[in-house]
Amino acid sequence: MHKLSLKSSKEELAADSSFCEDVNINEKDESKLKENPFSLILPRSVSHYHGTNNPKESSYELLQSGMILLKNYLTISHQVEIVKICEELGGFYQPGYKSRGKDKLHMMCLGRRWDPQTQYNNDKTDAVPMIPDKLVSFVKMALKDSQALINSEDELPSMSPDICIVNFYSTAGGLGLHQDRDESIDSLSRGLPVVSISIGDAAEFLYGDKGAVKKAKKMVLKSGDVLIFGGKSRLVFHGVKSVIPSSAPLALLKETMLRPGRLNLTFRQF
Ligand SMILES: O=C(O)CCC(=O)C(=O)O
Ligand SMILES: [Fe+2]
Repeated sequence: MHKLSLKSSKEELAADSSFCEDVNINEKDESKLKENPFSLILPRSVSHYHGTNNPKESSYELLQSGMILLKNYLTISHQVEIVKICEELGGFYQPGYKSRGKDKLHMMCLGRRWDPQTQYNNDKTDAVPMIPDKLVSFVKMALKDSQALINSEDELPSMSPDICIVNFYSTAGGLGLHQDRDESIDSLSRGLPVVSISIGDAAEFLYGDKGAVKKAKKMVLKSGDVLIFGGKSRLVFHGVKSVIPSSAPLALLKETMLRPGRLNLTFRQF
């Protein structure tokens, strides 16, 4: 099993305060949003939300070999379903990143526990729920559609997700450039893809061949987008530069009362 090297670790990323911008929620609102246990849904006492109109068209972009972005792939009702599934699963906690960013990220693991200090090396796997079938079916559908779009299963191999890391970023959250390389050597060497679903506020997302922010390419991931990186791109460096406030689809917010911020689910096969 690979261990994250210090350089590529997410630990450093969350610690990189240049990635995080200040929250634009006032103090009164913020105190209402701090609850225990953490909920994705706004407390009833918060009655306002800010969002954008939903895009209509879906499209895709092949970013590089093995890396494809399915834009506006998941419908609002799919997105609502995912928020509800995550909220029902509960179990969000604040990972132990040694950084100022740590209160800006909540995390939950499905299938297998991962954490920034021990990666997958822990004996608490039984405490983690399995990935619900509905989520597995979204992943398989996105992967199948992507393979059809690029007309290749070599460039983007199939996989059966057995791990999901769910991150919820507040609007001040971010995640430094890193590689996802804690899965098994077999999974990594076969280039089994990571499938990443974004919901809620959009994010500026960085990716590149190197861990240097200045050299990284930037794109915006919006609610309903699915990003897949496998094959030759399996070890691409990636990170979240910032979350764009008030950019979630209004229809999603109305239906779910999702709190300000961004929900991201990354699926992998160990
Ligand atoms: O939030 C994202 O888009 C990326 C999350 C990620 O890279 C991870 O969980 O490893
Ligand atoms: Fe990652």
